[in-house]
Amino acid sequence: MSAARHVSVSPGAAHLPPEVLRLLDTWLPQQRWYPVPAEGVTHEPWLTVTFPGVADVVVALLRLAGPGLAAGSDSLVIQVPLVLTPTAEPEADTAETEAAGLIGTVTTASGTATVHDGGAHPTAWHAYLATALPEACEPADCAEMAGARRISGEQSNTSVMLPALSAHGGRGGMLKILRTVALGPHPDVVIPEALTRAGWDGVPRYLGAVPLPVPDDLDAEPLAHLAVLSELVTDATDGFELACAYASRDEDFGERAAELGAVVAQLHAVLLEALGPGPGLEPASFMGVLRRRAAEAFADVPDLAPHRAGVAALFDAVSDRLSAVVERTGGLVPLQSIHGDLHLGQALYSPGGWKVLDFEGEPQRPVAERVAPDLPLRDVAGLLRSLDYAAAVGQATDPHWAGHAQISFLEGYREAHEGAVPATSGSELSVATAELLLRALVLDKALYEVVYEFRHRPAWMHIPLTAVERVLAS
Ligand SMILES: Nc1ncnc2c1ncn2[C@@H]1O[C@H](COP(=O)(O)OP(=O)(O)O)[C@@H](O)[C@H]1O
Ligand SMILES: O=P(O)(O)O[C@H]1O[C@H](CO)[C@@H](O[C@H]2O[C@H](CO)[C@@H](O)[C@H](O)[C@H]2O)[C@H](O)[C@H]1O
Repeated sequence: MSAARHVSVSPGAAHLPPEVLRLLDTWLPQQRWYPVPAEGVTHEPWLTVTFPGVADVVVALLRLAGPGLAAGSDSLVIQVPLVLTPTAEPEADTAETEAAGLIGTVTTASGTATVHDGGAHPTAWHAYLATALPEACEPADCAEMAGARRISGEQSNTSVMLPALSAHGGRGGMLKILRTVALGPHPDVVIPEALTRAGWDGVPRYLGAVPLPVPDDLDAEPLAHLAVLSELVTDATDGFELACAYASRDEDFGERAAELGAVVAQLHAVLLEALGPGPGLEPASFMGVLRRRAAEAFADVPDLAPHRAGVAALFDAVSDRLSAVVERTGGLVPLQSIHGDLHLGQALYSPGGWKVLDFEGEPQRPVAERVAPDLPLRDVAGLLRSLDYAAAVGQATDPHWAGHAQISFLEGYREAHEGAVPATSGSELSVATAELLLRALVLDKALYEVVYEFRHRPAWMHIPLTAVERVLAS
């Protein structure tokens, strides 16, 4: 691993003419990674980043402002890397130029320039790579960049596969440009780095990151992280695609699910060891967060209205149980660092077994909430939900496909967990309490998913909505 080279940071829209910002106002809301519904949202330049020795790459960090969005230091910030190339002729807007990331052409007092999305442009990829891993490649056309390509799909960020990256004995790399910039050290950097340092091979090896330094104080903890670089997992299958393929054939996913359960248990054990335990769970604040998330979901999605009373009743039952447990054990329901947004799409099945990815947490949650120590059961709930999605999307005709995979996953987790985490006197939850908590966390996740689908994939909203009904009926 190497020390990162520093980027330069300027306030506001330095290096970015107003014409470019106007172009972004229409282009940004059309991007899959744009984090909020666009209506009434404005983009206010916060900082501009440039890379040493790279003239044409400018990264705009834009604060989103508008109805319903937090303001000031809590506001959402998005990262928009741009490649500005002086040109004599405006470039034609065709499918080909769009695939190459052309956003448009602007003419300013200093001339005409094409504006490309840096997330789709090798010049910008190289700037990030050379910052995260200074010794990896110097010239922009270095061999390490051969075959570089952006991966497609439903991503919250922009990931670029670097199949030829061989630094640190690696067999390729994956550069992830973080689209929503979270203030503070980013969990997708801190956690894989800690797990890699601990020697755990259940994550792609961490190789480096691009920090956003505090202007004028390069020794201070970074303001944020802009990108992270990890080793490429080769011959891997996306866990969700794998599970959907099994579901479409009604093929038993039990063995794969149990293996994944064991890996998640190891993940929790290594995280506990590497980052230490958090404070004990405090029922009032824990339930307060669950209730606030539910209230936000009800406010966002009208279809949830019939479930308001059922959700409140379940959360009341959990609250009473937790208070009783905490009173009895003196507050020993342990919290720790967890993944936070675990689903099958965050797991790759490779010849070396399951690898867990993407420690960013739920991208729609405030960062402080995402990095706070939490219950490992939250990750378990995430995967149970995901197996339910796989059954629905893969159109399993066997009505027990999801249930069977979920039980196998839980068994794999329980068996490995018992071996991996030493039982601390008084810290273990009774089976009944764990089950009730898990139900509440599955409900919390399903409510989050209803909002996610409402915003991004309305045709899939029935999947989590049915889950909400099922949890409340059980
Ligand atoms: N180190 C890696 N090796 C191979 N594939 C990876 C690696 N990291 C990510 N991927 C692939 O890229 C996809 C997106 O990565 P992820 O970190 O989940 O980004 P996002 O936060 O944008 O969803 C993953 O689903 C996986 O298919
Ligand atoms: O991977 P991201 O960090 O971008 O996570 C977001 O998008 C996910 C979908 O891509 C979403 O996951 C939901 O859909 C999955 C199937 O596509 C399913 O396996 C998950 O269980 C379900 O939650 C995730 O919630 C969201 O945060």
